[in-house]
Amino acid sequence: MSLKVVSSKAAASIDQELMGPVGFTLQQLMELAGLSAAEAVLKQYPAKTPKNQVLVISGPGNNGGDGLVCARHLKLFGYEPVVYYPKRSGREEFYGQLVKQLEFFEVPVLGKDDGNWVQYLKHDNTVCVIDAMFGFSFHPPMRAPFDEILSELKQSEKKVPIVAVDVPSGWDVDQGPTDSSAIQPDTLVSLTVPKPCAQFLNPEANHYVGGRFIPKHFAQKYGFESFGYKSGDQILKL
Ligand SMILES: NC(=O)C1=CN([C@@H]2O[C@H](COP(=O)(O)OP(=O)(O)OC[C@H]3O[C@@H](n4cnc5c(N)ncnc54)[C@H](O)[C@@H]3O)[C@@H](O)[C@H]2O)[C@@H](O)CC1
Ligand SMILES: [K+]
Repeated sequence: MSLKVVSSKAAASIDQELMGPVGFTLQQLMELAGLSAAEAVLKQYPAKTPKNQVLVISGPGNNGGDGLVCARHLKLFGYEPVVYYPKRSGREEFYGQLVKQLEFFEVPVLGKDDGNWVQYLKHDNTVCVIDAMFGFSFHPPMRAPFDEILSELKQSEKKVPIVAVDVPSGWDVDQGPTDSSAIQPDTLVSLTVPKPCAQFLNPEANHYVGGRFIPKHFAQKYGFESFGYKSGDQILKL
């Protein structure tokens, strides 16, 4: 069966319509997106004490926000998340609140000067790393400091599985990986509907759809059928 996908342009229109005329707030959608990513981790990489650490790398936009929310849910699910957030969003009021919530949950949030973040890729206790750097608004080429972060992830991807939120960071949203230095996620959690780059995922990789927040008629308007989520699940393995 062929994969249902929408282009980066259509994904941005869906986003604008949901948060415009439909009346959702970004906070609502991001909460469900982050919860979906955490649920995929729970399914795919169950925590087994002491192996329960997850490194979450958050970028400067909304994909990064999904990562911040995901970390909070992971903590509630019994993991020990650590967030690396090297470039904060300009929307400090909103993102500052997400960081404050993480502090409340005693989740460490490392900033750009914390060169130590790499150690979490090397810990035996690390179950996986969440790539919440860039989503559907990314345009190559990658700028600093994310180029170096991706090169670290690439070096460790065989040892520490990468869970990409919505789009594997560095990939062209519509064309997929641009060269052999691109990361290869072990798991992709596509939000709302996969983007075309998902077709280039390694066939052995796990692919989930999450972000269960649209009715059937809205999906059809954008040219795809709703996904068959089971019961109250926030994710569906494709
Ligand atoms: N409707 C949806 O499906 C929802 C989507 N959400 C998330 O929002 C994401 C899209 O968020 P945004 O539009 O904020 O965009 P992104 O988070 O994809 O990235 C935007 C940021 O990346 C920077 N950037 C772009 N290209 C770069 C490059 N080459 N090098 C370095 N930095 C670069 C931009 O300056 C901007 O700060 C989705 O992929 C998804 O993860 C959810 O948060 C909420 C609901
Ligand atoms: K990502």
